[in-house]
Amino acid sequence: MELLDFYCQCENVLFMGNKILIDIQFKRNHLLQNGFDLTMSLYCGIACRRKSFWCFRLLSTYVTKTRYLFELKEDDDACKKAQQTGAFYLFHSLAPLLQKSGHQYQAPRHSLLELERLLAKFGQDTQRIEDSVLIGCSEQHEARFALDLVLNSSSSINASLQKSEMETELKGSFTKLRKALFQLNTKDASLLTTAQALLRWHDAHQFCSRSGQPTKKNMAGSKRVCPSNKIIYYPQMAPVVITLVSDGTRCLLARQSSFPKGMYSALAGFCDIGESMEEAVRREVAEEVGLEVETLQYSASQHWPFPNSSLMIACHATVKPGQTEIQVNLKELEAAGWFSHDEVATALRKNNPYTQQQNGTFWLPPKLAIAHQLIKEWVEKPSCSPLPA
Ligand SMILES: NC(=O)c1ccc[n+]([C@@H]2O[C@H](COP(=O)([O-])OP(=O)(O)OC[C@H]3O[C@@H](n4cnc5c(N)ncnc54)[C@H](O)[C@@H]3O)[C@@H](O)[C@H]2O)c1
Ligand SMILES: [Mg+2]
Repeated sequence: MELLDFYCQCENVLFMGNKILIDIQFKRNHLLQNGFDLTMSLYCGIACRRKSFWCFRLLSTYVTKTRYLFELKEDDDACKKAQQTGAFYLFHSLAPLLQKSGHQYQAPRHSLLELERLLAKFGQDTQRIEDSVLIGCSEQHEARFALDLVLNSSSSINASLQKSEMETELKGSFTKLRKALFQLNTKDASLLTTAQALLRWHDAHQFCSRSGQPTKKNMAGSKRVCPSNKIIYYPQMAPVVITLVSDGTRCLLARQSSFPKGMYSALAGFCDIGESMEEAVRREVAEEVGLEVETLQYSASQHWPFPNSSLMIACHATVKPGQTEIQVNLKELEAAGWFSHDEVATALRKNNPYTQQQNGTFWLPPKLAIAHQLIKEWVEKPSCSPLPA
């Protein structure tokens, strides 16, 4: 980073462990002479004044990146400035622009200059760039944004007519995220699911639910404010528990009629208001398959964009070996059953939904879904000892 170079060149700096002491007068002069941007330097370290010294603590790349993103969310001017060096992912009615290469999809990024040129070509005002949302940044602090070319656009009817022309110009196609998600690399998949969730939230929260007035998005898109009563709206996710139930030797998998043919997954359900994660797991398992959870253990969590933003909280649970008779709630599930370790391990090994959907055999959710991780964990360590529920 620039700041580290600056320290290395600077004779008046004392290194003390991971702290750097620098004379305040020298710093001010040096900054002026070299046209250094003080706010920029703060991304790399924390500064605090100690008597006649400034004390800098260097921060890790992850921390500086996090602090930078926080600043962009809080400060509209900083965010607008970040757009100049940032990169934009494009969407059309929540479908991301993708380019196909072989079996994989790639998500192209556009600079601000390219975006301005494209908007002019599509007959849209460059003011539309203010509808974009911040979705992350690179290690080099290059901010990433997403913009939907149709949503929130006053010229939406024209824009929707031009979709195919836009695709030709952009050398890609606007592809349903559900279709493309499992053929994207993990980084793109994560950015695009965040982007889609945030763009959808803004589209659905244009008005204040108290005053009925239009709400205004901040530059980063991390909130919306009602100008008349100052109520602030933040993007929300619904907590969902997803549980892999085991009886010690087998695990319980289920399918809904809406799942692709042959796919079985762990039990999932939205948390009710006022419930803890543990209560939601016990209730969902009882509701969906009529079993009582004896022990449970948290595994991991995942943001899931479909159909709206959810925070998937994944757990392993056990039921008593003598109490394993399933009563499927047919209002919620099409089928559920116990599967042996061998059956699940075999399905996991040859897990390729694209071929299995065709031959109709039992198959499991793809790698990117947390259900897959949960099932894989159980296959690798079926006898993990969870806590009492
Ligand atoms: N990422 C994964 O691996 C994975 C795996 C399985 C399910 N999921 C997701 O988990 C979610 C929940 O699973 P489910 O469908 O079995 O839930 P569920 O068992 O709670 O049943 C869905 C029903 O719950 C009600 N409901 C209560 N609160 C709701 C809310 N906030 N939003 C929508 N409906 C609500 C509705 O009546 C809805 O029909 C689904 O959206 C699914 O996409 C993700
Ligand atoms: Mg369910």
